[in-house]
Formats: sequence, C-alpha cells, structure tokens
Amino acid sequence: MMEVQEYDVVILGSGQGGKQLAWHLGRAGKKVAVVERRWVGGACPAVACLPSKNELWSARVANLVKNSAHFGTLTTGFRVDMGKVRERKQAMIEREIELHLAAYKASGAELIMGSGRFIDSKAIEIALNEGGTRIVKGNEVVINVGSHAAIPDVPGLIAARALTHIEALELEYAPSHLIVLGGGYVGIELGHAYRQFGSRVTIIEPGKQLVAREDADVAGELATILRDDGIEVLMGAQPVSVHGLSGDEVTVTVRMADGERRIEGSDLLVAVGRIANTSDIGLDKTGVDLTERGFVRVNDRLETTAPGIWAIGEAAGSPQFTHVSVDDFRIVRDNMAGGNRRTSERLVPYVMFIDPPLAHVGLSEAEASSRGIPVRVSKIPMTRVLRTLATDETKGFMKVLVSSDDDTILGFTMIGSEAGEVLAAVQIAMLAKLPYPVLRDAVISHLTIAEGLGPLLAGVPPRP
Ligand SMILES: Cc1cc2nc3c(=O)[nH]c(=O)nc-3n(C[C@H](O)[C@H](O)[C@H](O)COP(=O)(O)OP(=O)(O)OC[C@H]3O[C@@H](n4cnc5c(N)ncnc54)[C@H](O)[C@@H]3O)c2cc1C
Ligand SMILES: NC(=O)c1ccc[n+]([C@@H]2O[C@H](COP(=O)([O-])OP(=O)(O)OC[C@H]3O[C@@H](n4cnc5c(N)ncnc54)[C@H](O)[C@@H]3O)[C@@H](O)[C@H]2O)c1
Repeated sequence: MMEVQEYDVVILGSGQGGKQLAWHLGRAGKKVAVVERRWVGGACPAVACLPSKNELWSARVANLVKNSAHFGTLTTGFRVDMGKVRERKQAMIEREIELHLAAYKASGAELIMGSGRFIDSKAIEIALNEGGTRIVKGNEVVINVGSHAAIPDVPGLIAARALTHIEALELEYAPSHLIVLGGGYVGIELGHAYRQFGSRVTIIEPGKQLVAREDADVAGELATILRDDGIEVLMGAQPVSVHGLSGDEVTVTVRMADGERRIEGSDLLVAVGRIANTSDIGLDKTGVDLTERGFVRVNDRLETTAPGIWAIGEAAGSPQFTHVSVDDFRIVRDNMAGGNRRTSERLVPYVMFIDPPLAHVGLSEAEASSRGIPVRVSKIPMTRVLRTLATDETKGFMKVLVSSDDDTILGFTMIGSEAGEVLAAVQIAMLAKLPYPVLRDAVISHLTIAEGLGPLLAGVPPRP
C-alpha cells in the first residue's frame, strides 16, 4: 500500500485563486501542497490573459504603425514579424514561471507537478510528470482545476484540427484568412488582433448579436467597430460542417436565415465557450456534486457538497475572469479562518481588450428591465469626450444607469479608449455608494478620458 502524505490543505490545480491561497496558507505556517499538471501558475499567465494581452498589444503597435501617417509619422513600409511577436510573449511567460516558482519557494507551499485524481474523499493520487505516483491527503481540499475550450459537435471540425486560443497564441504567421467560430471574448479579442496583424478575418456567431450578455446597443457598436476595421461579422450563422485542414485550406458551411453559405479560409479558431475540467478527477469518490453544466456545485461561501472540500474559479462556476478567481481565494481564505464571506456580495467588472476596449460593471439596461428595476439612463458618444479631439480615438460611447428611486449608480458600460481605467473609477464610486452628483461634480483632470464622466453624469434625467 502506497504511503499517504498528510497536509493541512491540498489544492488541486494551480489556478488563479488556488495559488494565492497556497502562498497565503504557506506563509501562515500551514503544510500545503498544490497539484498542477501543466502550467506552473495556471492558465492565465501561460495560455490565456497575459499571453493574449501581450499579443494584442503587439497587434495594436502594428495598427498604430500602419496608421502612423495620419499622425504625421511617415514610414517607408513595414511588415509584422510574428516570430518576434511570439518570442516577446514567450519571454514574458518564462519570466512569469520564474516569479511563480519563487513565490512557491518563499511561501513554503509545495508545488507537485502531475495530474491529480481523487481516490478517497480527501485523498488525491498524482501521476507525477517526472514519472511515478504519489498520494496526498488534505485535512481540507480545494478544487481549482479551471476549464478548457469547448469543441462544438460540427461534422468535420475535429478532422480540421482547428486552433483553440492555445495554438492561436503560438502561431508564427498571420493567417491569410482566419475563420473564427464564436463571437464572444476569445473570438473577438484574438480575431481583432489578427486583423490588426494583417489577416483577413471572419467571425461566425450563431446568436442574433455578439457578446450575448451585453445590451443590444453595446453589441451593435462592437459589431460596427469590428466591421469598420475590415472584419466580416456573420450573426445568426450556425456552422453545419467543416472541410479541410486549419493551417492549409478550410471551409466552413453555415446556415443563415437566407440559406447556406460557405466561407473559405486558411485557418480556423474555435472559441465557443468553456468546459470545466471536472469530468476525470474522481469526484465520484468525494461526495462533491456537479451542476447540470459540469461545474462543481458550491454555495455562496464556495463550500462544495462535501464537508472540508472547497472550490474556486471557473471549475466552481464563478464568472470566468482571473479577478473573480482571485476574489474566490479571498472568500475561501476568510471562510476557512471562520469568517462568512459570500460571492453574492461582490460587484464583478470586466473588460474585453479590443481596440478600443469594452468595459462593464453592474446592471445592464436589459437586466434592469427584466428585474423590474427602474433606472435613469445617460449615454454620450466618445466624440463628446474632449481628449478624443487630440487622439482621434472617437469610436464608442459611455453609458450609465442610475436608480430612479435615489441617486445610486447601478451600472456603467463603455466602449472607448481607456474604458477599463474609467471603469475602475466608476466601480469605486459604486462601492463607496457615492450619489452620482458627487462624481458628476468632481474636478477631473483635463484632458483625460475620465473627464467624460462629467458630461455623461450631467445627462442623467431628473428623478421621475
Ligand atoms: C484567451 C483567454 C484570454 C483571457 N483573458 C482574460 C483577461 O484578460 N482577464 C481576465 O480576467 N480573464 C481572462 N481570461 C479568463 C481567465 O484566464 C480565467 O478565468 C482564469 O484563468 C480562471 O482561473 P481558474 O482559477 O479557474 O483556473 P485556471 O487558471 O484555468 O487554472 C487551472 C489549473 O488547473 C490545472 N489542472 C486541471 N486539472 C488538473 C488535474 N487533474 N491535476 C492537476 N492540475 C490540473 C490546469 O492545468 C490549470 O493550470 C481569459 C481566458 C482565455 C481563454
Ligand atoms: N478580457 C477578458 O476578460 C477575457 C478574455 C477572453 C476570455 N475571457 C473569459 O473566457 C470566457 C470564454 O470565452 P469564449 O470566447 O470561449 O466564450 P464566450 O462565452 O465569451 O463566447 C462564446 C460565443 O460562441 C458562440 N457559440 C456557441 N456555440 C457556437 C458554435 N457552435 N459555433 C459558433 N459560435 C458558437 C456563443 O453564442 C458565444 O457568443 C469568456 O466568457 C470570458 O469570461 C475573458
């Protein structure tokens, strides 16, 4: 019988919240093990947020150079070196790995590289990457195994060896024509980046709008921006078959309201959502239940249905953002220590990093309406923000929702230059429960984008 090594806490998956918890508990003197099969710091710094934003930044530079004559800088032709783009991204990932290893070492938490699977309620057998097996058991266990890209059941898609975000971030060429399945976060961010690198891009979205959770005016503005930049956006387009091979020649047939259409391209990216990595980790041995969609069932303290087992991040069905997984860590940390923090009490912002970005926090108009919450709405185009006169970054708008009952800010959405930074200012006002006239009348530096909050909030209609 193999030795079972006992720990105070075992964390399965070095995800965004789990690693923070490991470092915290390790520093506090607990005996902690983290089991990670592939990426030292989880998906975000290896194959998701950081590498994608790194390449998106390179794409923005390419776009600025392409348009530099407009700003008075003349170049004698330019070309994008995708090998160099990938190399810069890879160097950042290597630095991240070193930083993560140093953080593990400094905290005293043990990182075990291997694939983990429950064999008992709190015991995990690890197939070690270096060969061999270990069994670790935690007094408490945390599941932080994340998710992977879903591959829809479309005939010919598997044979076409389509890219997911992982392979798309490794390309050493800009595809001549990239076809993207999915008009969500990954498809739009990477599709837009490759357009800026010079690819022809077609985005195929079965829904009636892009980014389903946003208001129709937001999704419409986004589609306009993508189309103005030369991206073909097909909505209400259901992929029915795929032929050929991504990286060579690939054809996607879609069914649309007016019949079938064939799109011929060179490369195919699949970005249709995520599936939790929960199917093969032995949860049947634990008493941990899953939801119908395969996420670990948790309460809003992030406790699973098995005592002493917690779940964090995407595997727990939390909103699919790194900052949410990190907040899950804070909730589990405090609840493990006897506190009572809840996921239902938090305000979750998010930013889609296209150029210009889309940022949102709080209620949308559609949510307010479906929940019967009366709101006052103000919206201004980015052309009303004085800074855009200087930068020519005039695309997009700002929109704010204020309660009709009092002066509370309930929601904010912006597509426009620096949207993510302006978002944080509004989010802080919301957290502080600042009545909107206080922010409206704040002295905000001229000539910043945030200055636009003045005219935006001045446009809030009076209380009915
Ligand atoms: C292309 C892309 C770009 C993104 N950009 C952003 C962004 O800009 N901002 C943002 O907030 N979010 C972004 N996200 C989302 C963000 O990456 C995720 O929400 C975040 O990484 C989720 O973290 P997590 O804690 O759930 O786990 P993850 O970071 O997914 O980590 C889970 C870890 O568990 C490991 N694991 C799984 N099963 C096992 C097992 N059986 N044994 C051992 N280890 C296992 C995996 O290898 C992985 O390392 C992006 C996602 C993608 C795909
Ligand atoms: N900037 C960020 O914070 C960032 C960036 C990337 C990803 N993410 C996170 O990762 C999550 C996953 O991203 P994603 O883009 O994979 O999913 P998504 O849920 O954002 O979008 C998936 C899209 O694919 C469409 N779709 C579904 N089935 C399809 C099919 N058969 N063919 C074509 N399209 C289909 C859906 O209608 C939807 O619009 C995001 O929701 C987000 O939470 C965040």
